[in-house]
Amino acid sequence: MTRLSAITSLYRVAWGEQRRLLVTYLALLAGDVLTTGLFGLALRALIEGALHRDLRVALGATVVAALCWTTSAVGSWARTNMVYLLAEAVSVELDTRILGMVGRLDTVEHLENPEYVDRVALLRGGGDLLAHYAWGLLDVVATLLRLAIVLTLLAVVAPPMLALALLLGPVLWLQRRGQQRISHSLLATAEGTRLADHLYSLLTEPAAGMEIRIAGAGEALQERARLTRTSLIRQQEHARWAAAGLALAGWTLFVLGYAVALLFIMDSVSSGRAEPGDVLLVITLTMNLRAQAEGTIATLQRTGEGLHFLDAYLWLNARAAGTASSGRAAVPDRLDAGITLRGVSFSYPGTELPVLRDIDLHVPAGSTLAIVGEHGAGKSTLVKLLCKLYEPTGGTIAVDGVPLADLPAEQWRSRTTASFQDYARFAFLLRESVGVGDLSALDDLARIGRAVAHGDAELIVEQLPSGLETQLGGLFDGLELSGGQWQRVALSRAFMRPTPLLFALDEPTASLDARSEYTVYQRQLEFAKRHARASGTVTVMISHRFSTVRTADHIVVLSDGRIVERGSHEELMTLGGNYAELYTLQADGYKPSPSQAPARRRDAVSVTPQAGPHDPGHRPSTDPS
Ligand SMILES: Nc1ncnc2c1ncn2[C@@H]1O[C@H](COP(=O)(O)OP(=O)(O)OP(=O)(O)O)[C@@H](O)[C@H]1O
Repeated sequence: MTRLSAITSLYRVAWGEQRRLLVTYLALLAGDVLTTGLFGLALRALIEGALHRDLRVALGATVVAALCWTTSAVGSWARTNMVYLLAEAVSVELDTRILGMVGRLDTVEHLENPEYVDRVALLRGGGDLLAHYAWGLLDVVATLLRLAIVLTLLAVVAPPMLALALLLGPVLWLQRRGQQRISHSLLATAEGTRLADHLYSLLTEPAAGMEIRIAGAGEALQERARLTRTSLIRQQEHARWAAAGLALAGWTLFVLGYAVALLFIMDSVSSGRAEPGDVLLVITLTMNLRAQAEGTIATLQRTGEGLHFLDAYLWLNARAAGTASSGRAAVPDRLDAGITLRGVSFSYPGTELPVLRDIDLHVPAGSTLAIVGEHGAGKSTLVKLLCKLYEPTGGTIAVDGVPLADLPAEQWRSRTTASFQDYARFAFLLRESVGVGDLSALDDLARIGRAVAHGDAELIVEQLPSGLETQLGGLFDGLELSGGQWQRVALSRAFMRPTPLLFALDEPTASLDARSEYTVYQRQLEFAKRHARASGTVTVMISHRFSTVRTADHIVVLSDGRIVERGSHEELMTLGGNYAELYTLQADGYKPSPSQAPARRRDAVSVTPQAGPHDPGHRPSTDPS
């Protein structure tokens, strides 16, 4: 897509949505262009009519001048309002396109790419700005036409005055340079602007409000926000001052030229080479010339800023188009062999540090894999690669022998279901918040009901005033849920897909108590078994609770991005390595030491009854310790 095709597509949208308004706007604009020269000519006729006592000419000229004035003044007011209506018609379509482009990007790598983040931040609400830019371009055409009319009349009435027009060249050039400096400073400070926005959100939105107050960090953050804003303003101020200096230099040049031109006209009148009416016409035209020049500059300024948005829009469009067609192989109906990783390594975009190294792993169809390891070992990253949210930087992942890279992301995801530790809180109706797990079933109450049951969220539905139809989210006059309740809703969402091939659970129960986690995993295992039989579904889970981990068919232990141990629970316990040590530590954590027995027993009231039958602390008979 080129700039021209992007702009013409905007006009087409306006033509489709607001045809009558568009025609009226263009008619008023054309009328305004015509009045440019007509007004000066009418004034000249008025003076000539008055001097020669020709009342008819004087009256006619007065009527034409009044009409010109009205057309220009009323037309300008009407056009300003029409632009808003026209921009609105286009901006909805544009915002939809921008969101569509973001959605078409296959992986989430771009979310960490500062270039992308800056451009998308620029385009937030950019539909409106782009739409104004498109109408601004029509103004540019109109201004150029007005300029042409003024110059033609000057050439006829007072050719030497054309020299004045030459001075407009440097004025426009200097003004443009100034505008470019402002645009560059806006892009250069985009990261700082994001930081300032982030600090503002932290200080004003509820999510961080509690922690900030308890930590007493409010004032420090306010100060940081103030310093960030001040530094941004300074950097932008510098560019704006420079632009103002350039503009001043240009206009000083023009004013000097104008003064010389006026002296020249006065000389012509006093020597009888020009009529008084000509003088008025020339003065009107030169004033008009200045007005047109200012208009051109203002329009160029606006369009210069708009160009910035247009380029960001085109950049995003090119990225979306470039990534839209990843892979052409067909996703299998069911898994027969399973998922195989060979020499997989990965570094996050923009970093050199490998987060995963040389991962060789086969997860047979229908089996459950648990990944354990210390914080930062790379567990979530591995799950994200399986979900095709990132592409490995080395090695291959194969699904029944077909490289995952060859499968269209959209199709693979339609057979993937996942719940992440940093789950989303969709402030919709509860039914929708669960239903978005499979959009095709947004109104399928039976399927949503089953998903809610699997996600252990039935009690939430029962307790909410309008059940599944309850609006969630305090910001929208809905009900605010607790962390554990939100997590159950997120988890329920993961049970929406009817025939997943990959079921990924990344700490999906971190906000739940041990008993709820146990219940959820029992239901999940039941779900996984059913799907394993029907579709060969592979379940991959990450949990720090070993009572859950031990139920998996295979367990891998990750350390610093490498697999350091693998096997079943029993095999790993026999091995006596990292896994056995961590398992034993957790099991011991649940046991009271003899000296603390009475106090611990009181604590245990809150822990032990919640623990499931497979909890390390709940089944001493199986404890290795
Ligand atoms: N988006 C990112 N960009 C750059 N580095 C990242 C990103 N996400 C994670 N990392 C880094 O990758 C490493 C592995 O992170 P990952 O989230 O996979 O660990 P984890 O084993 O799941 O940890 P946890 O148990 O704390 O969830 C960490 O060192 C982390 O700093």
